Amino acid sequence: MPAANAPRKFRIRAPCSSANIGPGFDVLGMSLSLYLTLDVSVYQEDATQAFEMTYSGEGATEVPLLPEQNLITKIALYVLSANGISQLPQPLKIHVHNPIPLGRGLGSSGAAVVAGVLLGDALGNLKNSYDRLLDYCLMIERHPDNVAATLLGGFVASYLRELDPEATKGVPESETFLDDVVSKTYPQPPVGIGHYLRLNWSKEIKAVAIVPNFEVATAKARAVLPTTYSRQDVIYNFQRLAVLTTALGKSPPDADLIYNAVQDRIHQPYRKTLIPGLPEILSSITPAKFDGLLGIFLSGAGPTILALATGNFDAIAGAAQKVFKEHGIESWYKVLEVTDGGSTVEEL
Ligand SMILES: Nc1ncnc2c1ncn2[C@@H]1O[C@H](COP(=O)(O)OP(=O)(O)OP(=O)(O)O)[C@@H](O)[C@H]1O
Ligand SMILES: N[C@@H](CCO)C(=O)O
Repeated sequence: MPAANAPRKFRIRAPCSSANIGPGFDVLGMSLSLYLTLDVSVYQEDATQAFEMTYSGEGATEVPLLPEQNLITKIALYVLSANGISQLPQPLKIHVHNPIPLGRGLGSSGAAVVAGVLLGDALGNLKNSYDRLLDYCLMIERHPDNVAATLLGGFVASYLRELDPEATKGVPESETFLDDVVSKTYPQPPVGIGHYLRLNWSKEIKAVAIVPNFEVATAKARAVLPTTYSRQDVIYNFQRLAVLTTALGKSPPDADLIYNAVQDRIHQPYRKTLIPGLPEILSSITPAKFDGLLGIFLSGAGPTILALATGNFDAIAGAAQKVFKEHGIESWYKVLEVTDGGSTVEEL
């Protein structure tokens, strides 16, 4: 039995994610085995400081640690405010450990959003369902692919419900949503914004993430995309997307089917201007040259490259790293698993 004055301690874990998976722009996402972790202690009485946040890992030198500035605590404040609670409980200590590189296409912001929503829910003892938590996430990151995969886990297809203009009256755009969070009162998000389906994933398929050492902000990578597309290009992506959703759950995986199904004409061709070496990497690393390779594409908004493969991971990653190097870019890689589960809150 914990002592009467013992702090309440809990741990939040949120996996990183890769979105799009080739043709599924803003539709497909998968959670990967690299976890943002929050260790939270809520004290009953006296502590030296009312609020203390410490941080280790990726972003340690740049992420602000004040509650009204840090993305995770701002989101927790939003969730609490929407439920009639105006501040974080105090004294409160949070240690963040983040192995997810920022701005690289591995859903660092999606993991921070989900962790923040779970933090607000846990601190307010709100006990929202995961479906309802997704509504909160989608008020902040308004494309569902990363947050749905991170929250729910696995290989996930999702779409957003068209929002009733009445229900969103006075709700700011996502960029300004969290501005001045401490002094605002937020409405509850509309119910059932996000719809999703967890798709089968064949366990023998691993994800090799090749991460170059420069950032591409998602907002910038979205700004280079056209506002309209030709019928030909839309059909090209629809055809591949429909096949891909099932092909990645089949065992043994069919390399020829998957490699062709991850081709895309909606986002990658436009993002090559932001990612030196992208066209060479995508065209030169093929199943014909690398046994075990199933498909290769930009992870989320980039610049990380994701290769799906059943083996030969070092050779595949090495080939992509070589192209980056020819463009003067250093990189690292990691072989990741698609996780079964999503984000969790564990009372300690
Ligand atoms: N752990 C974190 N704590 C606080 N802020 C974070 C954290 N992780 C990400 N962020 C914020 O999110 C920004 C990165 O988000 P962005 O959407 O540009 O890239 P990404 O999520 O890593 O990539 P993608 O959306 O393509 O998968 C960071 O610059 C930072 O402002
Ligand atoms: N679908 C999003 C994922 C990145 O957050 C994009 O490609 O812009």
